[in-house]
Amino acid sequence: MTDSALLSVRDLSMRFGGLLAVDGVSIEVQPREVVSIIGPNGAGKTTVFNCISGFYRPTSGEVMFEGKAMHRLTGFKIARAGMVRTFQNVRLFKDMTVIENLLVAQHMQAERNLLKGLFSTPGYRRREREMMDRAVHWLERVNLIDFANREAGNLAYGQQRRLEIARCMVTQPKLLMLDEPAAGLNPNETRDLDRLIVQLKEEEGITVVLIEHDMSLVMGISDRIYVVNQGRPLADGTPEQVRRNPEVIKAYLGEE
Ligand SMILES: Nc1ncnc2c1ncn2[C@@H]1O[C@H](COP(=O)(O)OP(=O)(O)OP(=O)(O)O)[C@@H](O)[C@H]1O
Repeated sequence: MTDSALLSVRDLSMRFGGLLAVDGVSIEVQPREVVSIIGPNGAGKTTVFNCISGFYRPTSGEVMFEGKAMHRLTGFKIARAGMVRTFQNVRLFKDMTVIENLLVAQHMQAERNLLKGLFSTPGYRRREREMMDRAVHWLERVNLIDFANREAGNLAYGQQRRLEIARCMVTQPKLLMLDEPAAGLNPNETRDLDRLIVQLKEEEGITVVLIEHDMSLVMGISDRIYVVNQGRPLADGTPEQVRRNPEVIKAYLGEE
């Protein structure tokens, strides 16, 4: 691991019974990079994400974030450390309003002192105001401010995906993990997503790791790409290097 890496995944493996779904994957992510993980269906990409974000405990290997071991921590603690994620299937509180989703996310993340909340101390009230300000800020950034009081479940699909990103961002992460963020989006929505990810990196200093099948999105926004095939690392490099790699073309891009 280089000293400067924000996330360093070393020799990660995950076994489900007789199936070695991930076999010796290593990934290194520098601050403010956009890094994509690609590979054919069933290659093990989501399993890698689940191991990094604490949803699975890897069979072997290490996940280091800011130099600290994450691979034995719960998902909650990993999120608190500053690594948050979205899911392939949107997971919002659909009966709550858009803004409530953003407030709940921050409450779940915050260090809570119940007594302070009960007596509504000035410090508690200030933090509540800050949470509301952050929620409004991110609703503006993802273009959902006009929908703040709408039930999240009533939003269009593309809007729900943007709300998911806002819900991650209000918790002020250092690293955002997006699992197939363009799935189900129309071309205009994909273009907005492309712009949003670039802005997150350039304006907010956020590091982004994503799994994605939309190759034009991946090639356009990634600083580096890791290719996984049948659970094993196949190649990594810049979009140009990966695009030209004969192994990758054979295993994956050739299918396009
Ligand atoms: N909880 C689980 N139990 C058993 N097998 C699993 C589990 N999760 C994933 N797998 C298997 O592990 C392999 C890798 O799956 P994974 O979902 O990580 O692939 P993927 O690259 O994300 O695929 P896709 O692009 O289709 O989302 C598959 O064979 C899958 O069936």
